[in-house]
Amino acid sequence: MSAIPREMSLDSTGAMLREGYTFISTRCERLQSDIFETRIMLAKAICMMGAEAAREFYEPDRFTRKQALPKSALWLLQDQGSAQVLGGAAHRHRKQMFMSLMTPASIGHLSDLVAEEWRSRIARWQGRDEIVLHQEVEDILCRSVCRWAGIPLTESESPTRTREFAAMIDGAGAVGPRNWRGLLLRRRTERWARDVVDRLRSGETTTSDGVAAQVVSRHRDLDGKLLDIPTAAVELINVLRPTVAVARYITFGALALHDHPEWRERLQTNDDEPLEFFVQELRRYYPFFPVVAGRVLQEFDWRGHRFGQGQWVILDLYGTNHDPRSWQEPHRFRPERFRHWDGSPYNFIPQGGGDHFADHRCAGEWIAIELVKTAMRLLTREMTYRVPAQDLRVDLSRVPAIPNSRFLIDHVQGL
Ligand code: HEM
Repeated sequence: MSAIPREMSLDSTGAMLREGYTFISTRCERLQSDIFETRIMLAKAICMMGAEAAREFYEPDRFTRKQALPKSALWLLQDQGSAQVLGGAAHRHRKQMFMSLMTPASIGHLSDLVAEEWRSRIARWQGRDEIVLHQEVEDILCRSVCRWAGIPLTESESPTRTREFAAMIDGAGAVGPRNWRGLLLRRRTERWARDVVDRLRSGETTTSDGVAAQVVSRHRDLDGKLLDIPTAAVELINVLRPTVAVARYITFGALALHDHPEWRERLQTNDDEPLEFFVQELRRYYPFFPVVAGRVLQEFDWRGHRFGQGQWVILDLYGTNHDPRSWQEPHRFRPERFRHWDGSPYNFIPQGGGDHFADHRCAGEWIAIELVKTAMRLLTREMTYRVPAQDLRVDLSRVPAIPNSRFLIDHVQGL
């Protein structure tokens, strides 16, 4: 067995926080290796990147996500008790619950609700001086996904729920006040979601068949028992919160349209092929989830290195999506590259890799793709707007990243 190249510093936590999305890939380049060992929060960690590393990482049942993330991040993301921290048959069974919501008809319905909500806002935006697109889109997605899930929000509770989901998303990659705010607001969402499940189970409220709130509150684990109420609430939040998070890709989409106006013209036609390429390139190019982490369940060897049981491994998603071995000129935004993409589940992994059903790959990837497409159609085909002077820089040390100004628009006109 050969030794894994080692990062020289005693502990890399500070560097990781300072460098954010590029922390792993810069070191891999410097060490001329897809893998290196370091210490993060004083614990030994193996960092990896690239399609081959992703293939190892997504070998079914090789890793667990248990104790792989700092608790402060886990609580704001999938949380304890969720599908993500399950393994083997229990994971696949719970994952099926999420995947049953991902039929084309169901995703199409969510898209229609988003488009309807968005169109109703265009009229309101027309009369306003300046709109913060990112905040508006978060609110549109929050209202739409709650309606789709069978829990329509009243006018007065919708801003509260949006604020809570947004704080969880924004706080997940942070240390300190941004994270604490997310944790504080999450407590309120949890109380609300538990109440939703409780009322559905008691028959106090009803929904139509097959909607997310009903599916989650009626789901039984492999032992035949209903999920306990806190776990059902966590899983309901795991449908709603990440759908609101799609706003980040939509905001990056608006930025890409601004920076590459030739693509606005291409997307204005009714041909959906350029739209497909544009949305995939958005998810490849812009930073969102930097990494995923796991702990080795069963010892294995890769490239002459031994991975012992319990070993902490961090896979670089952003770096893999920008790996020059898979992507020519990876730091250029070139949607047409997707015409020749080989479709590998390991070289393009903005929402994780492997198989949606058998592995931990994101359950909501098809929702994300469809909603970003819907939003790009709306931005290019159903409205015009001006992009005033603002700070559009994207700081790669801030996780999750977002244009500094959150993308301001004005002079909105419906078409
Ligand atoms: C906004 C865009 C999104 C991004 C960037 C994203 C990213 C991710 C990532 C990186 C993972 C972890 C993969 C792993 O552990 O290997 C994940 C898991 C997951 N995501 Fe997403 N996600 C998004 C949207 C969604 C949506 C819309 C939903 C549901 C409606 C969703 C539900 C889930 C669930 C349930 C898991 C756990 C899957 C499992 O452990 O098997 N996500 N997501």
